[in-house]
Amino acid sequence: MTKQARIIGAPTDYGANRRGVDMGPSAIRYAGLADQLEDAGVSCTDVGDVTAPPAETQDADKRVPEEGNAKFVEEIEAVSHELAEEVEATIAGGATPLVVGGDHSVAIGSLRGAAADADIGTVWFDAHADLNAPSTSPSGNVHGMPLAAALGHRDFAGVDWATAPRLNPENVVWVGLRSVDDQEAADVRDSAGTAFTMSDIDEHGIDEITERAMAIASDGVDGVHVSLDLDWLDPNEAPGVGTPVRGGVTYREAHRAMEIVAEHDREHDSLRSMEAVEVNPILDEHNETAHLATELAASALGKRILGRE
Ligand SMILES: NC(=[NH2+])NCCC[C@H](N)C(=O)O
Ligand SMILES: [Mn+2]
Ligand SMILES: [Mn+2]
Repeated sequence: MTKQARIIGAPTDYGANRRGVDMGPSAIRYAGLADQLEDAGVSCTDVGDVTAPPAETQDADKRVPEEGNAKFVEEIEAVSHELAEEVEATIAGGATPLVVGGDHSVAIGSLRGAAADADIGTVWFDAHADLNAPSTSPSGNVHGMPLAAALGHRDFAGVDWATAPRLNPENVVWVGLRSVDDQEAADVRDSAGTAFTMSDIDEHGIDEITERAMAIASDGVDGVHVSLDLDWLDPNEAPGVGTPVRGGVTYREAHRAMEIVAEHDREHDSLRSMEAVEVNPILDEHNETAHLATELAASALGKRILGRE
């Protein structure tokens, strides 16, 4: 059966400290996302963007953390609500949501939508663990917190929009970590999830690590949300991101990992939803990071060098 994808834009930069990532969805569309997906044999529709007024038009005070050390919480709440509904409706209609960000706080909405009607796991392809909470975050930027929110960290207690109750902590897998804050590292170690760092990729290779990640994330649940933060790649390949960290995966490793996601999905019907986030066109060079995001999404959804098998 032909895979159906629905592109959902989430043009926010509320979760990041560098403005401009809200233009990510435009840049990714301009880079030819829909065409890439059609090439992958995926039939795709673009539903446009969720509502997200630019941060510049918001009260400047909100850029400074008030209580709880998390910036723009109300704005992120509104985006998360709307996005969760889009993602949920997309899955209910039999298609695969492809959320394009936007900073990584959009994952709060994606995860909640993907977990609305099912038990899920997630594979988090990222330099960062994004497991900070308001009380532990060194920055107050919510793009460093989506996993803590989705897993129901006590700092988010009572914040109805944040938690994805059916995201199973044992099915959370990080791939490619190389920049983790001190308290966050302790929280990753104490979590029920599995963390594969860049060192693990060096030691075992991207194939083995991605295969293990998909196996763990999908074990005993209904599907996997694949979260691709473009800063997972080395900044030489993906310069257009707000929090670049040296020593990331190469272009080929990234494609290989996404191909393994697609292979796993073909065999196990495991890919429930996906997002590509943190593309910041202001920091990019000739839109190459946006273009990379389109290529990697296409690989994850089944594109092969010599066409479909
Ligand atoms: N999705 C991202 N790019 N996250 C970066 C987070 C950086 C840092 N750990 C923080 O919490 O502020
Ligand atoms: Mn990151
Ligand atoms: Mn991230």
